Amino acid sequence: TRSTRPQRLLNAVRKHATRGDPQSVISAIDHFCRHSEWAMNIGDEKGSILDSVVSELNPEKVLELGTYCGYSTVRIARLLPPGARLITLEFNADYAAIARQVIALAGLEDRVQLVEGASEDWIPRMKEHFGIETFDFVFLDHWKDRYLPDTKLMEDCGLLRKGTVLLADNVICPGVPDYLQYVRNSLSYKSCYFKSHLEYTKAEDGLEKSVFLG
Ligand SMILES: O=c1[nH]cnc2c(O)cc(-c3ccc(F)cc3)cc12
Ligand SMILES: [Mg+2]
Repeated sequence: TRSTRPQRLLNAVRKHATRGDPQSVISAIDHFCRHSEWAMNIGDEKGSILDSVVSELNPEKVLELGTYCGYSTVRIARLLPPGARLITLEFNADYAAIARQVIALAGLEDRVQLVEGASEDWIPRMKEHFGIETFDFVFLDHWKDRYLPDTKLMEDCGLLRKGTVLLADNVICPGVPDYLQYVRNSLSYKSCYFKSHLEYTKAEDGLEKSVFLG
């Protein structure tokens, strides 16, 4: 049976990356996506913006919505101190299976917990199931129609605190107009836009950073 693109991406990581070296995993994926097959990882240009936001924040508790093949999971987790925790939610079981192996190849499984399932089912269970009080940093990169409802759900579940930073991918392409309107007009957020490009292309895209004010 034909392989899938995530499987071919994993094969490229196995072939070109060094086990336990997150940067080599990141570089292997970026090379594969630039020279072999485009895939919807945040990529190196927006990834550098993600890195700077995470490095400045030094979060202890991180939530990622949308794992895909684990590229941004590795980008974030490699910058966290060993005691910090990253919970990443992935709806698609095939993607999750690939991501687990990518995260393991990077040697970051000790600070990453990958959970398979729907974000709306797991967000209300963060406290009782994972012992999480609030998150310091949330990266939204799953499905454009879920950004706004999941953000409201995180508010309602008390998972955001004064200063929690939300960073959203793809706010231009594919675009999340309802989410942007909300975080840019709500008195509960201080929001700013980082202009960039759609991964591995010249098309415009960007990241929206929104600080929850409580
Ligand atoms: O669905 C997506 N989830 C998360 N990230 C994405 C991402 O970074 C890019 C795209 C995407 C963008 C343009 C296109 F022509 C086809 C797909 C989708 C997602
Ligand atoms: Mg994305």
